[in-house]
Amino acid sequence: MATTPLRIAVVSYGNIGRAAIEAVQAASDMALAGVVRRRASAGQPLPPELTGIPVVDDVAKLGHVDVALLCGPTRSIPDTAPRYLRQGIHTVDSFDIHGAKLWELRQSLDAIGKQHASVAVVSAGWDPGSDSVMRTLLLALAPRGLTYTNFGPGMSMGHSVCAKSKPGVKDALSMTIPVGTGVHRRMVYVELEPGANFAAVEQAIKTDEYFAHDDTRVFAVPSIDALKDMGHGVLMQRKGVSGATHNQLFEFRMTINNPALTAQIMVSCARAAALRLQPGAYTMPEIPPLDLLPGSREDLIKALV
Ligand SMILES: NC(=O)C1=CN([C@@H]2O[C@H](COP(=O)(O)OP(=O)(O)OC[C@H]3O[C@@H](n4cnc5c(N)ncnc54)[C@H](OP(=O)(O)O)[C@@H]3O)[C@@H](O)[C@H]2O)C=CC1
Ligand SMILES: N[C@@H](CCCC(=O)C(=O)O)C(=O)O
Repeated sequence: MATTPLRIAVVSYGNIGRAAIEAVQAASDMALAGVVRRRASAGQPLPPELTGIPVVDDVAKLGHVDVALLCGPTRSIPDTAPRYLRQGIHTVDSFDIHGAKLWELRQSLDAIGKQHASVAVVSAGWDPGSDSVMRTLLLALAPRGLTYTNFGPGMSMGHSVCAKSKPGVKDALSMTIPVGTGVHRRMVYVELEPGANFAAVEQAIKTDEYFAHDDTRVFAVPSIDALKDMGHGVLMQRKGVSGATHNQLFEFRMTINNPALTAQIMVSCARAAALRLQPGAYTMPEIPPLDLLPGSREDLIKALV
């Protein structure tokens, strides 16, 4: 049974984790149970903003938790999510490798969730995530036609995390540059560890599936901090056919702070996971939008429909 307010754990304290704490604290129907970190008990000093917040290395130390917001690197999610779901704790992640890997994750978490009476919301960010809902809706509005999702320019957290994970890279920033019609160039800036081989780093980044399909250019720079700006955005366009009528034009545009929006979407999905959805795994287009919101069905339908 879900508690009131919902008790939320933030797992991993990076850009998304930091924004997730703020979004949980801003939600009137949620309480922050605490933060789970890999090395919480290793004695390193806590960032000052975590003062007064329980920080642990095992979610069991936080008491009852309804939902774990998994804010670690995308590639850690397939290992991390099952550990929570098996304890009956619902999970929300923002896994962002589109296509077959995302589907495999959904299917594996679906089976685990059904076995352990828990819900996994998979790929709950803005892309994949809220953009996926927009693409779905646009397809229903004009079933024939073309949708182009044009990102940025802006910082992709997923691509930056991927570049940062390569041996020899101390820090990285991957900028997504829209070329048009859903095509992007990746401008990747890397701060190297002393003695690192730039050519090997460049090769490792360009051949990773995050980058392999795009025009990717890698640059060594002295400081990532000097370049970093977490703004991003999207311009989604569809031109299509409704019934037999051509030239139906649609646009969805947003300019956003990437971690703040990603975390807010995860928090809204946590509500659906704890209060509305049956055990199993769901991507965002599978969740009724009203399930993301607090409040009664009647009030929401009267106000929004
Ligand atoms: N779907 C979407 O629209 C979006 C998805 N994302 C996803 O969010 C992910 C996180 O981004 P961001 O917050 O910027 O990343 P960060 O690198 O800032 O933070 C990740 C945190 O995870 C923990 N961590 C680091 N390495 C590992 C590891 N190997 N295994 C487990 N945990 C680890 C650390 O926390 P600690 O030290 O506390 O353990 C670290 O601070 C990205 O990989 C991206 O794919 C981001 C934006 C949008
Ligand atoms: N998953 C992205 C968010 C969507 C934008 C994007 O995919 C890109 O910039 O390539 C991210 O990690 O920031």
